[in-house]
Amino acid sequence: MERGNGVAVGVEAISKEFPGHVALKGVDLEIEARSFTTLLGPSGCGKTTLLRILAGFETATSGRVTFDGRDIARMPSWKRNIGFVFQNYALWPHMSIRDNIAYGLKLRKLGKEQIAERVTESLRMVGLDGRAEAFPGQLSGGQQQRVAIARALALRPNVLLLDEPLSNLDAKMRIGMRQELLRLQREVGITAVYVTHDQEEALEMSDQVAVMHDGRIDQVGSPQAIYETPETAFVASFIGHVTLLGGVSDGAGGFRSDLPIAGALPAFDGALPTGRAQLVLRPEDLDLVDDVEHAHLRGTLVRSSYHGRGYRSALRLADGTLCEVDHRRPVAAAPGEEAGIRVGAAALVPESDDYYREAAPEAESADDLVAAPAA
Ligand SMILES: Nc1ncnc2c1ncn2[C@@H]1O[C@H](COP(=O)(O)OP(=O)(O)OP(=O)(O)O)[C@@H](O)[C@H]1O
Repeated sequence: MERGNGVAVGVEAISKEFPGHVALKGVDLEIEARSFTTLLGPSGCGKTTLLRILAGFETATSGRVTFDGRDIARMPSWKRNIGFVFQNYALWPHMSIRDNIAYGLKLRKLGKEQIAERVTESLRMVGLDGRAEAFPGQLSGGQQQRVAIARALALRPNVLLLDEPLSNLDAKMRIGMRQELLRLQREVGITAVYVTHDQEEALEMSDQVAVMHDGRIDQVGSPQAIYETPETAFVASFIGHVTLLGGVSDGAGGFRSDLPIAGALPAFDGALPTGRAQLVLRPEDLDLVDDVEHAHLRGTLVRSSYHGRGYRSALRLADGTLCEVDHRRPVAAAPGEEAGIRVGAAALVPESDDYYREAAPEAESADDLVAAPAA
């Protein structure tokens, strides 16, 4: 496989039907060589199925997978030159670490010396030099997962596929391993495809995140793009905490909220077609203001608590929506009293997945739209 820029793995219109269940519904994805791509989504959205199709453990019902532009549909798993790391490590308990790593190399008919070299090199890469004669049961979970990674890397695969590799580790170990895994991926310069349901993990580790939802990819982009400019309500609410406010998009970057909003909102990135839409508000993009009259939104304070670097307060808006706001100064209002919210940044998403298939409602006059189109 070519090392450098260019598409290493192509996924084109992949669908997968199991008896009684459609797990993938036409998925397209391009994975750059040497990049770290994450398939992120809730349980059951199809991410493992997609990874297993890339590995050749599962056959797609329709669509195409390419490695370096070559269709690999008929290529058996063992010929694809992939490394696979499973959630449960999948080490052989009765074999030493050395034998666990050497096993796949023997199958590939490498010579004794070469195998010994690869075992030493891969154990060194994961920081387990000197543990070759130990058995998996003598190692911690984190060390066992390092062995599993070393075993995959020893094969010098073109693509490394990882299925929730850190989710069996305790929280502290998991966080340390993220950076370690990333360092290894960069050092080896390998194309990595990583499955997780942990949004923090995805944002921290990835060059590219594909957010999956019900057998489809809702959005593909950099962690920043996924977080700051979500394209669907699902992506917005799956990544971080958000408040969604209903309204109408005018098709030119403007938005008329169902709830009264005073003054102009900051401009949104990108424009939606005319129709029902939702304003995405993240706590860190909002602020509490004392001057309720001139706030964008008003709400009744429900609670406020200190979090070290500031406060998080929850306000009940007029339509009953609970809106969370992060702020630096303590709130002046007492619970039950009115407080004002200033919107520093916001995104706009269609109201439903079927948005583009529905007849869009007519836009109101531009004067009714509170948000200024991007200059
Ligand atoms: N062999 C199978 N036979 C029938 N249904 C299956 C099979 N494998 C997966 N599914 C179903 O396909 C859907 C997607 O499964 P998949 O394992 O890809 O989800 P996932 O996003 O990886 O979830 P998780 O994080 O829980 O593993 C699920 O509803 C699952 O029950």
